[in-house]
Formats: sequence, structure tokens, C-alpha cells
Amino acid sequence: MEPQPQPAQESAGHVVILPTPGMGHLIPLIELAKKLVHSHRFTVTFIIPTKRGSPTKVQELVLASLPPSISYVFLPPASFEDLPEGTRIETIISLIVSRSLQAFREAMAAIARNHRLVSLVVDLFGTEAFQVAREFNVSRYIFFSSNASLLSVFFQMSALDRGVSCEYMDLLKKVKIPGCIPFLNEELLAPLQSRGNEGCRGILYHAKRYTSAEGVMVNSFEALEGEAVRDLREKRREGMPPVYVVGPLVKMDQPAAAAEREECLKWLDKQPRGSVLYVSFGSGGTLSSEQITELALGLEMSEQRFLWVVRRPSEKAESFYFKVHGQDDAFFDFLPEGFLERTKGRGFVLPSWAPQAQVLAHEGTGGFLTHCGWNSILESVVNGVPMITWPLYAEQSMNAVLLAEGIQVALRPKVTEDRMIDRKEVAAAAKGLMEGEEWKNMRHRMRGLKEAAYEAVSEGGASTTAIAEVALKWNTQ
Ligand SMILES: O=c1ccn([C@@H]2O[C@H](COP(=O)(O)OP(=O)(O)O[C@H]3O[C@H](CO)[C@@H](O)[C@H](O)[C@H]3O)[C@@H](O)[C@H]2O)c(=O)[nH]1
Repeated sequence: MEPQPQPAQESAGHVVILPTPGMGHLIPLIELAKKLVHSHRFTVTFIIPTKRGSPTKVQELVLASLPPSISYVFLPPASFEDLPEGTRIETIISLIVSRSLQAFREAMAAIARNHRLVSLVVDLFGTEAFQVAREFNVSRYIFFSSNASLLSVFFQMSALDRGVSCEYMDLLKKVKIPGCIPFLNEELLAPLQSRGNEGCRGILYHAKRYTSAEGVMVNSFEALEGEAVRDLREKRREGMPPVYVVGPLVKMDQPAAAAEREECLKWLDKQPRGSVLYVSFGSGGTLSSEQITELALGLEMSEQRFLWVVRRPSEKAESFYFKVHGQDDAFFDFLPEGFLERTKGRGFVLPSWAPQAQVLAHEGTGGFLTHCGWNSILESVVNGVPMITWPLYAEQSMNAVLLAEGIQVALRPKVTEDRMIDRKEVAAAAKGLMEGEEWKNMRHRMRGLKEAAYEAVSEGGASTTAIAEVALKWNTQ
């Protein structure tokens, strides 16, 4: 599918991409960069702000496979000693950008000495860097790594915010966000659930700054989010930039050579077709000790095969976000006693990180229990794998509603009042997804989405055309 690199030609110009922390931001931006390089002759540099100054192991892993026309540089760490305990993740991400601006400016200047800069692309929390783009007279674009429904919410937040004092949810009940199915308050993007918190003010701040972008690329496609996509593409909201629907841009790893294949893939090779439930909470998700026990015993009760990326328990759902691969040990002493022995052969657990793109593309994989990060969802869709939703933070609850009630390609286990999913519910969802009647219907819907996804990113497809439009603008400015 991916166009092959052309023999060396003169670059059409240089694009700088600034990803904010999180593999869920970096990975799709790399896919965008590959399109810009392979299909439109741009060269690209990633300028990467960090909390700790050096790449995580997983960052190293994904950056190591970049083609020669894409380079990267890490900025020195930003200081955070002044932040109170419990500062929201969205706030930290935004501050990493604003506190790295001088270093970013210097990195831009170094690139400008040797290249003709044409554009700066930031992700959903990176608009602070636009001031530097103006100094270098390059165009300013946002790559929105979540979905069109959330982008609709961002576009309409300022209007919703003006002159009202009630919670957004009360407003959203009255004001229909195009394409969004009705959400309950606790399903809304986490910081927006209460207007008073600093995270909510931060999101509003970013949403207002979207007016200063010249274009927004969103990682979705029409068959997945029809109404929201059409609305964003066709109706220009007051003051908002044009939207380019460019998805699904997802990591599609080539299977590794036999000798280099990771153990979990070798294990998958031996499982019957479509029989394994893959269980993973994205790049940052963790569960409490009690919840890990319920999940483990539920998987055991379900009698299904499973491949589970297990992380040490934590009370904070996103505690792995900034330290992917922080758990080097492979001790699973926190799992229920005897669980590993009892599920031996039927289950495979691995610490920290899995080659997810390859796992989801593997024919042994038949279902995905996911935290509902948007990239995980897209990766499941392009492989036609139905899901079980287990949202943890950020906009993941909105995504879960979209999947289970909107597109109907996922089962949604019940959450108790103390926010737990108990073992019976886990077992019922796992059995239902892998064996139930509903599985066939979801699989059928998934097949349709998978075809539409390939169509969108094929030559002449809607997403390919949208990226070409952006490239043309950069070429002719
Ligand atoms: O063991 C793992 C875990 C993750 N991944 C990859 O890491 C990415 C994870 O992205 P995503 O599923 O979107 O999750 P997060 O990293 O949690 O992403 C953040 O960014 C997303 C896009 O904005 C949001 O939808 C999420 O809510 C937010 O937490 C995907 O490409 C996965 O394939 C692996 O390869 N192996």
C-alpha cells in the first residue's frame, strides 16, 4: 500500500513536526510524515519536546525505523519542579511545549540554515509553537490525532463557553454537536466534565487557538464517522480553519523476519485463527491492583485464549504515560496466585509493551480489549478486529460510546458505581465477543469498515486526496 521511496530528487520543501509527549501522538504523525516524504517529496524533521530529555525505549524503537528523509531531534528537558502533585496530564503536556519554546526556536533556526522551511505541523496540544512558526514565516497546521467528533467539540467549545455558567454537559444536551451521539457527563473528555478545573481551562485555551491554524488534519474517515466528518469538511465554522480528513493513518508494521519475531508473535502463530483476545491499555494505561485481579480472574473464567500486556498496578490510570518501558522486569507477582499456571498455554502475558500493529494484523487475533485510544481503535478497524471497550482517561469514554453505540463494533462491559469492572462482566464480555452471536454481526460491520479504510488511503481515495491538497498549498505558497 505504501508508495515506494523515489530516487533522490530535489526536496519540495522542509516540514517541521512537533509531537507533544505520548506515543499516541508520535506514531500517527510518523505515518503522516511518511506520506509527505514518499508521495510529495518533502523532507521532514521531528523536533521532540520531552519531560526527561532523552527518548524512551519505545520512542527509540519507532524512530529507529524512519526513512532517511525524516530526521529527528530531542529538545532539552523542560523543568516541572514547581508543579503541584496531581497536575493533570493534559496540563503537563501543554506546559512541556510552552516551556520548550526557546529550545524549539533554536532548533528551527538550525534547520532553516540548510532547508527551505514550508510548514510547521503540531498535534492537538501544540498550538503554542505557532508563534515560532510566524517568526520563520512558515504555515501552521494541526494534526488532530483523535477523532472528528472530538474535533467538533473543540471547534464549538468557545461558542459554548461564551456567557454561560452551567456545565458543558448541560449545554451539550441542548446544542447538538454534529456527528456526536449523546454523551453522559462522565463520558465527556475527562477535563471537560467539570468547568472549574485547570485541565478544562487548558482545553478551552487550546480550542480557541485553533483559529490561528491554517488547516487541521484529522485522523478519521467518512465511513467511520460519517456525520461528524461531513460536517467538518463541508461546513466552515466561524473563524475556524479548513479541515482535511486524512485517516486512517496507522502503523502497519511489516512482519519481522522469523528469527527476530517477538515471543508473543511466535505464540500467536500457534493459536487457531481468530481465537485470541488481545488485551492492552495503550501506551500509558494502568489498572489498580484490585482491578487487575478482577480482569485476570475474568479472563480465566471466560476460557478464552488471550494475549495481555500487563503493567504493574497503579491507582493512577495514566501512570505509564511518560515512562513507556519503565517496567523492565518481567515479574508478575501482582497477578492472582496460581493465575499464570492455570492459564498456561491458553494465555500469554508480557510486560509493558507489545508489537501491537503486528498483533492486531495477526490472523490468530480475533478480538481486542482496549482502553479506546484513537490509534488503537483505528489499528483494530484496519485489521477488522471487533473490540471490548475499557476506557481509562482523556477522551476514551467518548470513543467507547462511539464504538459500542454509534458504530456498533464493540461490546461495552458494565462499570460498577465504584468504577470497577468485575470478573463476571469481564468473562461475559470476552465470551460474548469471541463466541457470541453478536460477534458475527460486529465482524461483518468491521469488514465493511476495513474495506472503506483501505479505499480512503488508496491512490485517489478521499484521505490521499486531502493530504495532496495540503501538500499543494505548501508547494504553492
Ligand atoms: O503495548 C503497546 C501499546 C501501544 N502501542 C502503540 O501505541 C499507540 C497508542 O496509541 P493510542 O491507542 O491512541 O493510545 P494512547 O497512547 O493512550 O494515546 C493518547 O492519544 C490518543 C490520540 O490522540 C488518544 O485517543 C488517547 O486517548 C490518548 O491517551 C498505538 O499506535 C499502539 O499500536 C504498541 O505498539 N504497543
